[in-house]
Amino acid sequence: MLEEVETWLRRRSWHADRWPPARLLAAKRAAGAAGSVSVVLPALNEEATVGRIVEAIRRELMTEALPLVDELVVIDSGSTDRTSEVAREAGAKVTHRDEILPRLPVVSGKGEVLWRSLLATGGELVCFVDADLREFDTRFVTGILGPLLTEPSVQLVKAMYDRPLGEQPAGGGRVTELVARPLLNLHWPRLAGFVQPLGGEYAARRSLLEQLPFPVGYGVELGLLIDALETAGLDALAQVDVGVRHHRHQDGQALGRMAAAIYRTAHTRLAAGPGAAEGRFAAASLTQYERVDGEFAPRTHEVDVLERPPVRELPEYPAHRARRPAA
Ligand SMILES: O=c1ccn([C@@H]2O[C@H](COP(=O)(O)OP(=O)(O)O)[C@@H](O)[C@H]2O)c(=O)[nH]1
Ligand SMILES: O=C(O)[C@@H](COP(=O)(O)O)O[C@H]1O[C@H](CO)[C@@H](O)[C@H](O)[C@H]1O
Repeated sequence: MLEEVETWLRRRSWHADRWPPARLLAAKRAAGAAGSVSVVLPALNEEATVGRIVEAIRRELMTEALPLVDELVVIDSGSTDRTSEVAREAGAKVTHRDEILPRLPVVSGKGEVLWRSLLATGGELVCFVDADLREFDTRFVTGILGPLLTEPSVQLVKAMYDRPLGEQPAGGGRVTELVARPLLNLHWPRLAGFVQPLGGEYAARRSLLEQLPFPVGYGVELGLLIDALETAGLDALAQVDVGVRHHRHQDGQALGRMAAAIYRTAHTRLAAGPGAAEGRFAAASLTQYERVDGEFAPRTHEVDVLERPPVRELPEYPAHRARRPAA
């Protein structure tokens, strides 16, 4: 792991408990307009879960005692179920993707609706929260807002959490572990400190988000993270431990399509970004994370890079072939 990342983990990796409601409220008031908060839930057929998430945010973070969130918007991503009705009944403002920037025909994808959400919200701080979360805790929102309200130099904050898979206590984040983490460690080792680089709960300053391209599909999280690094620098990024994330899991075929979108997003940045000339193959180690005594502990493994040459290039090979004529 780069020394810069070790330093970053000490400086920019926190726990949500650092920001109790009273501290957040005081910071929001001191920030004035710069502390205005929009929470966005991208939702495609999430009628089963979107209502409880909306109710929890309204009940705990949009009250007279704690008016932390100024607007809560569900962006309907072309649902065919009752997502919009359920979200509206729970108290969210609901905007259909077709209503936003109608001159530009919509395409399907999560990134498409996150991008359009910037034209349907007004907060200077924008929080993205998936709408398929189960056992949602509003700490997911307070945790990612904390650094943005109290650390002026921070511009984007990712939630980090344990990721159970169904009844298993771990194993979730399959595309993270099999695709995104290796890609980032090998090509963008400065981002190796992120425990959940693909996590769907993150917040950022609008002033940063409005400068960044949004991959229209599932490449959006990887693209935004890489581009935020290039645009704002590592010290402007942070992560906050918010506990455990339970969500609906897609099947392997769906995750294969997700992985392809993520790889393609990385590839376009490999080809174009700084360091493209030397192929950006900058590192040969992989850092993974496990909970130890309640904290995420990094575990770095060397990635073998040695390749043996074609055997016909070996001086011993002709003699070998002479001894062993083809059968
Ligand atoms: O075309 C899409 C795909 C996904 N989503 C939403 O984006 C979030 C994350 O998507 P998903 O749960 O499919 O991803 P996973 O968590 O399984 O990786 C969820 O709220 C989805 O409803 C969306 O709005 N439009
Ligand atoms: O992290 C991952 O590997 C994937 C799949 O998670 P699971 O293996 O179903 O727990 O989930 C994330 O990836 C998507 C692409 O970035 C995000 O859009 C989702 O919000 C996030 O849940």
